[in-house]
Amino acid sequence: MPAPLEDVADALRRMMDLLLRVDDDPALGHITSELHAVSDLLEAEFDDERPFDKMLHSDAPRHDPVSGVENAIAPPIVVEVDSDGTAHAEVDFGLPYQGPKGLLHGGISALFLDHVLSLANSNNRSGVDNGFLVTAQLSLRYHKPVPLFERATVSARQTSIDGRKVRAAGEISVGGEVAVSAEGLFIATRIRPADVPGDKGGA
Ligand SMILES: CCCCCCCCCC(=O)SCCNC(=O)CCNC(=O)[C@H](O)C(C)(C)COP(=O)(O)OP(=O)(O)OC[C@H]1O[C@@H](n2cnc3c(N)ncnc32)[C@H](O)[C@@H]1OP(=O)(O)O
Repeated sequence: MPAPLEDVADALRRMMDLLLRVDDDPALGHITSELHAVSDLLEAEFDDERPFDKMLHSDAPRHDPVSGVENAIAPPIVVEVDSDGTAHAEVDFGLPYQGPKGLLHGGISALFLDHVLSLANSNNRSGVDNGFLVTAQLSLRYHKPVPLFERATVSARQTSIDGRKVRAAGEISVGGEVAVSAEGLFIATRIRPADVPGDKGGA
């Protein structure tokens, strides 16, 4: 059963999508007031948490903009990792991710590939120094546009480990054809998960 915060994020996702479908209209003034009233309530009742701490210390990240179930910006995707280490997720991109008319924004492709490449590496890090893996280089090739409202698959696999340097490659495919391909270099930082008070590890 979804947690209340997941439900709220889901409601917000629905609203963001609807707002991209309406025309500019003075009647929207009343919606603005209602939204501010909800935000005022949230600010008054729940604004005392330190959000960075919450993100760092959760067992499973729930706030990132790709798979974060509590982040309305995220669709969110569910990334599965196979026994061979391939990470993959399926997603139907909607209007909030539009770039050219009816097509996925290229920067959003980069965001999703960065995330899934990163997870392919995080789940295969034996032999890698025990620091956070961060993206040092991400190279993309846009072969075909990614249409909105069609099932896209984002997949990635680790390609090499060389000390602190870990590489991965992946792609976004639609209808079995590669639309965007990516290669990434990730580097284990000198900051180790154990150096972050209370942290349980992670990417
Ligand atoms: C589910 C929840 C979350 C899931 C994960 C989502 C995360 C998605 C991934 C991200 O978005 S991470 C955030 C974006 N990335 C960053 O903010 C990284 C910013 N850059 C850095 O912090 C540093 O530049 C970096 C740690 C990458 C490297 O700094 P260092 O001082 O540790 O590197 P150093 O100079 O010691 O170099 C180590 C090796 O890497 C090489 N290197 C460093 N930076 C490089 C680079 N940018 N390109 C190519 N090679 C690089 C360097 O040449 C050297 O090679 P050798 O060992 O062969 O000599």
